[in-house]
Amino acid sequence: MTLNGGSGASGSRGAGGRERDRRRGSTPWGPAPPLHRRSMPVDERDLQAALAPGSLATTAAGTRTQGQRLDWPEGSSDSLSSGGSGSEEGVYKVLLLGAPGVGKSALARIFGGIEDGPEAEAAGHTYDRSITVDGEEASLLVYDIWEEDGGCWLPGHCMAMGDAYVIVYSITDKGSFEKASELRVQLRRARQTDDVPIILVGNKSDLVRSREVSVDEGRACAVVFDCKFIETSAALHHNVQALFEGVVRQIRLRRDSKEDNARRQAGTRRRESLGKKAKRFLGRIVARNSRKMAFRAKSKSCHDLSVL
Ligand SMILES: Nc1nc2c(ncn2[C@@H]2O[C@H](COP(=O)(O)OP(=O)(O)OP(=O)(O)O)[C@@H](O)[C@H]2O)c(=O)[nH]1
Repeated sequence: MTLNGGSGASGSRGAGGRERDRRRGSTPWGPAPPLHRRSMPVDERDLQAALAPGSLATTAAGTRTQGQRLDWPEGSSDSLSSGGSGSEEGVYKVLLLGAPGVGKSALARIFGGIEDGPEAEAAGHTYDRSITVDGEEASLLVYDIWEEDGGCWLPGHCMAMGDAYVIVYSITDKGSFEKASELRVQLRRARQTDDVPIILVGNKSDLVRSREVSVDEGRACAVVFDCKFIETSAALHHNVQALFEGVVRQIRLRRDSKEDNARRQAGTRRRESLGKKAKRFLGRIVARNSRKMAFRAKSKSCHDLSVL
C-alpha cells in the first residue's frame, strides 16, 4: 500500500474553505495555531456545513500539518507516497471513536506520519493522506475528534459524517471494551439504514501482561455487532497499516457491492422470467435456513478486513 507522503491534519472549516483546506504534500503550509477540542468555539452552522456528508471541508477541531515520516515500508506493493491528488469522490472520512486513553491519537498520528513529541503537540486532530491499496489510490481523512465524556462537540455529527468508523478499545481496559460496545450500539442507531464499515480495534496488544480482554472476546464482540476486528499496537506500529488498508477495502467492498446490486437489479427488472422469480424466492428461503452457517462464516471472517 502506498500512503501518499502525509499531508497531515486539517484546519479551517466551512464549506467555502474546501479547496483552500485541501493543501497537501508539496504545498507549503503556514503555521496555524493549534486548536483544542474542548475550548474550541463551535458555531453550529459552520459545523453543519463542514461536516455535512459528502463535504470535504475539514473539521474545526484540526490543524493541518505536514507528515514527515514514512511509517510503512517503502517498496512494498502497498506503501506510503506523497501528496496525492485525491479526487473528491475518492476521499473517505474515517472517524476514530473510543474511550479516553485507548490510543486513538496514537493510531491517528501513525497514520498521519506524525512523530511523538512537539510535532505531535502541534498537530491537529485530522489527518489527511492518500494511500494506494490494491493498486488504487484513495484519500483518507482520519478524524481524531471524539470526546466521549459529554464534552464531545456535537456527537450526532460525528456519528453521521463518517464513511467508516474505527472503534478503539484498549486490551488492558475492560471498561473501554464495554464502552466500545456502547458506541457500536449508538452508531447503529445513528446510521440505521447505512451499511457503513465499522472496525473494532483492540489496541495496546504489546501490553500482554496487563491484558484484560482476550482476542476471542474481541472477535466475538465483532461478530455480534457485525463489524470487523483487528488488534493493534500503536507502540510497536503493529497492524496499524493493516487497519487503515482494511478501512479502505471495507469501504470499497461496499461501494462495489452496491454497484453490482444496482446493475443486477436493473438487468433483472428487464429480463426476469417467472422461473427465475421462483428460483429467487426459494433462494431466500434457503438463505434464511442457513443463517447459522452464515454466522459461522462470519465468525471466521470478522478478522479478515479484505472481505465483507
Ligand atoms: N503500550 C502502549 N501504549 C499505548 C499504545 N497506544 C497508545 N498508548 C499510550 O496510551 C496513552 C493514551 O494514548 P492516546 O493516543 O492519547 O489515547 P486517546 O484514545 O487518544 O486518548 P484521549 O485523547 O484521552 O481520547 C498514551 O500514553 C500513549 O502513549 C499502545 O499500542 N501500546
